[in-house]
Amino acid sequence: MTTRPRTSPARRTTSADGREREPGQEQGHEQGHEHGHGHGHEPGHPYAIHARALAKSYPGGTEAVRGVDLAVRPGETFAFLGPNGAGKSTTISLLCALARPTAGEAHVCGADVRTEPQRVRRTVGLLFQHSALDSNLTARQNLYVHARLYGLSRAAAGARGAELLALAGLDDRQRAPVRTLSGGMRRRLEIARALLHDPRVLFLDEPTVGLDPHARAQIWDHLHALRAERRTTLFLTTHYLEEAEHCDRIAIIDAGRVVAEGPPRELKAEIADDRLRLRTSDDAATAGILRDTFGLSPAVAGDAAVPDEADAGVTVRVGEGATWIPQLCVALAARDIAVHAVSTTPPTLDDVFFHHTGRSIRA
Ligand SMILES: Nc1ncnc2c1ncn2[C@@H]1O[C@H](COP(=O)(O)OP(=O)(O)OP(=O)(O)O)[C@@H](O)[C@H]1O
Repeated sequence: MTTRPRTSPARRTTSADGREREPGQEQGHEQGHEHGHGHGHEPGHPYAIHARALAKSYPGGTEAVRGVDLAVRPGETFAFLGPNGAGKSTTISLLCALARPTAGEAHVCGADVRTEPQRVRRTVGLLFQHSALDSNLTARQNLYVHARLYGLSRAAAGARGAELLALAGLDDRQRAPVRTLSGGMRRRLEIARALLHDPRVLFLDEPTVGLDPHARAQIWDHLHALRAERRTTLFLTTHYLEEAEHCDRIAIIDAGRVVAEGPPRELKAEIADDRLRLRTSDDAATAGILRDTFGLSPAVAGDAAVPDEADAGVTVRVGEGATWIPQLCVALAARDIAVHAVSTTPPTLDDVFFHHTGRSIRA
């Protein structure tokens, strides 16, 4: 085993012709299921989001999205995980019909993003990376104004606003000017705003960016409640690996391509790479033995290429890490190297990213 990325494809990768097995097909999610607040999907459109070979090049030649396939079922929480500039926001813009694809196709609840942009926009709610609230209006006024812009009557706008403020846990702050709300409260209000027209699919571009851990946890409670109570399909982007763990399925995107797609647990199980870390009396000599005797590719503390791995000691990625410990200890003892500590850690989503791209998502 080595630390080099394997050449085996992701279980459901984006293929060049976009004609492989549907991602998520094996999930056994219900199709066309009526639920809660009338979020049923039209028969014949089993996917909330469906994209084939979707691509977007910007003027100047940046190929931001390079042939992405997606199949998201109604009611799923789906995350797009990837480093800065991977193409996450651009994909959201394409799926919300805010930007035009240069190739490929996409449908949201059956509406074609190229030929039915208005229908797509009525179907989706969007939480932008940057706030779109009026900070001088109260929480309630923000919702009311936008509900009126969506064409709701005064009575309906008031009632809808009250319902969504309650859902966001903001009833007691409804008369507070937005500028006095915390970052997390504002984000929940923005989510409420994005839900005013009762969208079936909610896109969230970095919903927790810039928030402290407590506020991030509250946003996730709120999103889980949305999923449970309204069965809203949630499609979100994030850089936070631990947040992707909350999702039913994730796609890892790198340089405009999906490199891995599936439920987080399965993606991690698939790569079967544990991190085995040793702290010894001579880490440099240990790394040499791991390399020369066992054919492993160790990272040593201070190794800039793999910053995550090198906090302390020597780290290697191996299948079934625990089974390596006895033979490594014997080999090191034979060279008079004392082993102070050994630990093994199961794969993370960053390891999944590393496995498919050869680098850390954080690098
Ligand atoms: N309007 C634009 N014009 C030209 N290039 C753009 C435009 N928007 C994005 N890009 C480029 O397209 C690529 C993908 O950008 P995008 O914003 O989709 O990535 P991202 O994964 O959302 O990144 P981040 O996590 O930083 O938000 C980047 O190289 C970016 O510089």
